[in-house]
Amino acid sequence: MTVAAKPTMIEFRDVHKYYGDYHALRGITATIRAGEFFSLLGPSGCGKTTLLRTIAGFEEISSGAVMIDGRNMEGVPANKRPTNMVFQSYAIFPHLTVAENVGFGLRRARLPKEELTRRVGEALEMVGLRGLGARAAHALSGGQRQRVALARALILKPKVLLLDEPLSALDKKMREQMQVELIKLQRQVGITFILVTHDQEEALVMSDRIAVMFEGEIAQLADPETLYRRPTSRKVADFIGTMNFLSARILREDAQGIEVEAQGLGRMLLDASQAPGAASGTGTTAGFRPETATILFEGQKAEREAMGTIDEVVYFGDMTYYDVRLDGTEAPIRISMRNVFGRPVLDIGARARIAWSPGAVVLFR
Ligand SMILES: Nc1ncnc2c1ncn2[C@@H]1O[C@H](COP(=O)(O)OP(=O)(O)OP(=O)(O)O)[C@@H](O)[C@H]1O
Repeated sequence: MTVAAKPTMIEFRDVHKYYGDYHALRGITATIRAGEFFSLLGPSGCGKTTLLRTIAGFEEISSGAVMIDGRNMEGVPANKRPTNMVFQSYAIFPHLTVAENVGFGLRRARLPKEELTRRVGEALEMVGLRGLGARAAHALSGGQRQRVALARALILKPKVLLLDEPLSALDKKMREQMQVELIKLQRQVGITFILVTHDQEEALVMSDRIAVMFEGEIAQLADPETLYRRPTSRKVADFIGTMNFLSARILREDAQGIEVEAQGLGRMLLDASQAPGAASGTGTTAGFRPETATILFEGQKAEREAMGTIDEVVYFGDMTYYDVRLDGTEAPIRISMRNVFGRPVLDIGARARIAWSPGAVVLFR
């Protein structure tokens, strides 16, 4: 079943949260589907952790409703909710063994010893820690500890697993490895995962859908590709990756599309899907991602070309970023190029011919 066809697991109905005078959640309305890997993404202080905690029952809301699996959670304490949380600082008990840590949440269930052993074994297997049950928890690496915390949450078979920046304490390599493992694990167990992160790359890699939050509101909720290709505002476009912005003017708008003139690029015809945001404020801006344009080398030709001067060159090994000041514009735009062996190197100050594509342009108005 595709995620779109799945039933609703979480529903926020106009959720507001005040801390004293501070309005931390400003009317959140959204649904999260069963079995979905969903991320709350946004800068520090935008309210993503607060929203996650309203699902867990650690935070009372000021107005609105949080529904889980069709039930209004008002007055339902955290320990009676079908959710479990994995924290940023993986709170495992260093003086217990791995198996004791994992079985900790089941201690109240008073299961027969064999069943407990079996369930702990299953949970350890799931997170790739088979055979490590007898190990002292303090003797584990950061990555292994995070797995213990996951196993401890999964053993309770929650309907929803809440993950608050679970990978932020790990180094880059380990984090990337755990990202892939978490995706696999989520597919395997089929539980709804809700991840809080401020790392846009992490959200793009892991999620079925992402809610981008700013200042207590959801700015856009969409799948990763839509967020990246069709951001509805400059703010979202800028938060998810890099986007070049050029001031633009709408010349004509009708059934054929939107005819736009952008500084440095010239005229183009866009279709309505390329202006996904609502009209707001004054002025219009055309945006495109650095990888959707290229620098043309001698002999190369393109349907759409623009001229500029190289302002800066930043070498990244597999890629080089060229900052190019297009003729007739003030601020440079960025173009990223894969470094293919044998390609000539362009220096600062050199004139450059740019190929760009109207299909990659997004309009913000
Ligand atoms: N208990 C509290 N009392 C008062 N203000 C709070 C409380 N908890 C959070 N806030 C404020 O509410 C806002 C949202 O906090 P929240 O922790 O949800 O942000 P966040 O997006 O998760 O940020 P971070 O990534 O830094 O954790 C912040 O401005 C924060 O200072």
